[in-house]
Amino acid sequence: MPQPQNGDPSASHQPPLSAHELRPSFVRLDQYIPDILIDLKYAGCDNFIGAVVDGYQQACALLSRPAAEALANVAAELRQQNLRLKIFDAYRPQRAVDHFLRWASSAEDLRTKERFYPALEKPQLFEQGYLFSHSSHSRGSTADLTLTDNDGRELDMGTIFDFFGPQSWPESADVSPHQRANRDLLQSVMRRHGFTGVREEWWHFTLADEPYPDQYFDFLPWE
Ligand SMILES: C[C@@H](N)C(=O)N[C@H](C)C(=O)O
Ligand SMILES: [Zn+2]
Repeated sequence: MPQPQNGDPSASHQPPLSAHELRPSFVRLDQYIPDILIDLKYAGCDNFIGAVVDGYQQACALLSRPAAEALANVAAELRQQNLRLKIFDAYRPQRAVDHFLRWASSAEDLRTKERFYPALEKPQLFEQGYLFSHSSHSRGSTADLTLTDNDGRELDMGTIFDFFGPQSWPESADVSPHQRANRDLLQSVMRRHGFTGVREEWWHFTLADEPYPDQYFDFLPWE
């Protein structure tokens, strides 16, 4: 079973906040950033699970207000270059992560292997840092995203979103100069506005000064 964790929820001594209490602290990205593009992959079937993920029955991209503010600054800088942000995932309820865990424990279901993790076995997705049993997304200040041109065409980053393998590492040498330039542009603009990336995924960013560093939420965005 998956071992590594992206944080230790048991370390939190604060009582969990209810969805009602959290509501003013979270904002919908489509209402906050006018030209942002939203394509929540886990609300459809074109994802590594191959099905709508628990907690994504409605496609609602939510982030903590500080993370959304920082992302708005990213979008404003990109606008000057005729570029836009496209969101693949944002706040992720813990029940979605639990769905990933159930999927990972089923050795028979290999429908998406060729497209998303051709060189890995399911347990290795956790061992190698592509999935966690507690994800920073559930803390509400992490987003998976890419860049597009003004017409919404994605810039070529060298792999599809959620391709689990070394080619997706931001620093991978296995990309063309054009793809490298696109990755560097994404990394630099996100870092300039307070986000940190991870070694394994070019699309994954967390607000460094996140407001809920120890809490893993499970409320539904539309409730
Ligand atoms: C599943 C992928 N999109 C992702 O977000 N991975 C990180 C490591 C996570 O689950 O926290
Ligand atoms: Zn992510």
